Amino acid sequence: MRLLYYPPQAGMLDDRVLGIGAHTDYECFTILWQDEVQALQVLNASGKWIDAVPIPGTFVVNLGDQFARWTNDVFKSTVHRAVNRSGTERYSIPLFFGTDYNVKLEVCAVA
Ligand SMILES: O=C(O)CCC(=O)C(=O)O
Ligand SMILES: [Fe+2]
Repeated sequence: MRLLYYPPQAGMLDDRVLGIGAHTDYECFTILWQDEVQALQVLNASGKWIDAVPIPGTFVVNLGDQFARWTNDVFKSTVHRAVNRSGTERYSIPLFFGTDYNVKLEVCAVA
């Protein structure tokens, strides 16, 4: 689990100024709580950044690299980033779920 704080970004804002850069999570999946401040974006299949608009009382679930590996990329890990252009503070709490780090990851056999 991480407790993340994104200060308001001052000055010139452009695509090089990010709270957290584009990445996939490397565990199996992540449950993310975010406050009401919009910042999280998800890359869709067309290569476009889509806002993951905060919905009160809900969590975001991101699939991670372990899940993608187990399913041979049938389910892909979500490329995401956080850009806080709101002018106010933002908090989020991701909780990461995965195997122990010494577990060998292989594609699951399909019946
Ligand atoms: O703060 C967010 O919305 C995303 C955080 C995140 O992607 C991470 O910690 O891996
Ligand atoms: Fe992440």
